[in-house]
Amino acid sequence: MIEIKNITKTFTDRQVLAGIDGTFRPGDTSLIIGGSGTGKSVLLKCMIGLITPDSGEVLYDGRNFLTSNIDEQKTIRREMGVLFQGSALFDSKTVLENVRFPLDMLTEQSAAEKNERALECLRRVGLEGAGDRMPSEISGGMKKRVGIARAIVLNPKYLFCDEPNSGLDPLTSIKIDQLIKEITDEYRITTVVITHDMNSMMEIGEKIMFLYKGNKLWEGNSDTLTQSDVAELNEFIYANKLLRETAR
Ligand SMILES: Nc1ncnc2c1ncn2[C@@H]1O[C@H](COP(=O)(O)OP(=O)(O)OP(=O)(O)O)[C@@H](O)[C@H]1O
Repeated sequence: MIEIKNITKTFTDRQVLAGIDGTFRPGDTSLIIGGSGTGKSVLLKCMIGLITPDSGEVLYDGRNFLTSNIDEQKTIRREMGVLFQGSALFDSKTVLENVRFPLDMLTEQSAAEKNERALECLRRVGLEGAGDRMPSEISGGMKKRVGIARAIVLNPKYLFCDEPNSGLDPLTSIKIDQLIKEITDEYRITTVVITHDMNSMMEIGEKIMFLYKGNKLWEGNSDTLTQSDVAELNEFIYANKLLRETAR
């Protein structure tokens, strides 16, 4: 379980996060939604240690990440998998080498063990047989799958995905969402996904947090999403629906 408590962040004179609380549970795919510039990515970066918040706590199964010593932080970091926006694959490495990379960096396993584990993860995301290909030779959806395989290669307890649907067509988006949800269920991972995607909200929104100008204005799930009386949330959903309908 991940708990965040009163996370605040200001850049120069602009407050980007104004005291965010939340709980993310194992086996849940929790979504953070909201318009552009509302602080979603900054919040995610505060959670994974890429940005230090001005105040607040981030607890990983009770362990205070921000006040932990370096060794404890390393342990917690090793338990995280991250799927970055745009997949962030190394262009000069093959698909298999990309997936194996965290094992190369962080484990003492033999080459055979690392290859076997990387292949197992590639199989899990439906990419058996693609290990020798280069990132430039595969589609956007396949790149996301490689990114997911790499994110789970160290058996993470916590999985963070920043806009996993960006740049994908609707059908591929749904498949990627389903894969993230299945993996989360299967391995009981605590998964946090940033998304703008209305389909994702309806399909995998077991728990949804809505951010608006650095504040958490609403929390719920896909069943209650369209029934709130929070005007900013309704505007956001309406704009999303309109976009979807216009795109059809
Ligand atoms: N390192 C930084 N220095 C200064 N300002 C920053 C920094 N990182 C983010 N910001 C600002 O913080 C605000 C929130 O940014 P953030 O990336 O969290 O938005 P977001 O909700 O993820 O938006 P989007 O959906 O467009 O990615 C923005 O105004 C952004 O310009």
